[in-house]
Amino acid sequence: MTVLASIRDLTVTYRRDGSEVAALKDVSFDIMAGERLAIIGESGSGKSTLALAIAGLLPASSLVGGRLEWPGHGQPPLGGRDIGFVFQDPSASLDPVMTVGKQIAEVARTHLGLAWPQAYAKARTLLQRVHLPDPDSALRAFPHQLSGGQKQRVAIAAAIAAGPKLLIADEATSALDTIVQAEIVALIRRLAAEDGMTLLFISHDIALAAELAERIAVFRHGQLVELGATARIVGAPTQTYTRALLDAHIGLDAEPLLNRSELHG
Ligand SMILES: Nc1ncnc2c1ncn2[C@@H]1O[C@H](COP(=O)(O)OP(=O)(O)OP(=O)(O)O)[C@@H](O)[C@H]1O
Repeated sequence: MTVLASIRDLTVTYRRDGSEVAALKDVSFDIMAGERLAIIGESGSGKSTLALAIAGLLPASSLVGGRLEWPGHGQPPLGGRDIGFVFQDPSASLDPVMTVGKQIAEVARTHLGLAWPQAYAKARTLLQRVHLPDPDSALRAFPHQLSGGQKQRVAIAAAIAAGPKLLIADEATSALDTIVQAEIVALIRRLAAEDGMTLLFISHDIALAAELAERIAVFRHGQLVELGATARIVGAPTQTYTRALLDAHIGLDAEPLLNRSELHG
């Protein structure tokens, strides 16, 4: 496997109201080309900051130390073209007054240089690929006419429209109910495999991350706590913090099982 991105001693500090908040501290690891890597950790652990740093989208006021290298690239990749983003809330990334078709077509026009008819044809194909029912009417729909899960499918179609090498899904399923969440995870997995994309799946949910990722990186307070193959992280974590995250899940899962056996016993 080749290295897609090499992150070394990455440190990010935000300035807020005259004080400084350290969001990432001396983070070093490699993202391998074509892998599915999950970034997990509690709220505030620095996951989104890491995603923004990788995409070159950190606010100008942040202080950045360390290095981020892309060995296979002459120039750093461009967010939106070489790196696709899917966020938690599709309503925030979709324009409420523009049709779904135009939003996806616009990405293809901007980054692939397609004329409108070709860009719309591409948008239609993408809507089929993300399994929106009736792609022709979906092209003409406005975001508010779609369900939360459908909007997230549209956001995914727009994120992959320019054929990115890296897809970053930042809590992309957190606002959805469990069944839709599983469908969206399956969709992301399929699209990444079909297009040979590297996937960075950011989540606070270690169980969900384990379903999808080949490797898991655990973050806490802006630091990389441990990184390894999913089976190793889940089966034999070396860090107490990772064990605590796993135990929290087992605890949640175990309770209904216990109640059921009490009822039937
Ligand atoms: N633009 C900003 N200005 C100042 N501080 C920020 C900014 N963005 C994030 N932070 C702070 O940096 C730290 C890391 O935040 P970050 O959003 O990266 O974590 P996270 O793990 O993605 O959390 P969440 O899951 O809640 O989004 C937090 O303490 C947060 O309050």
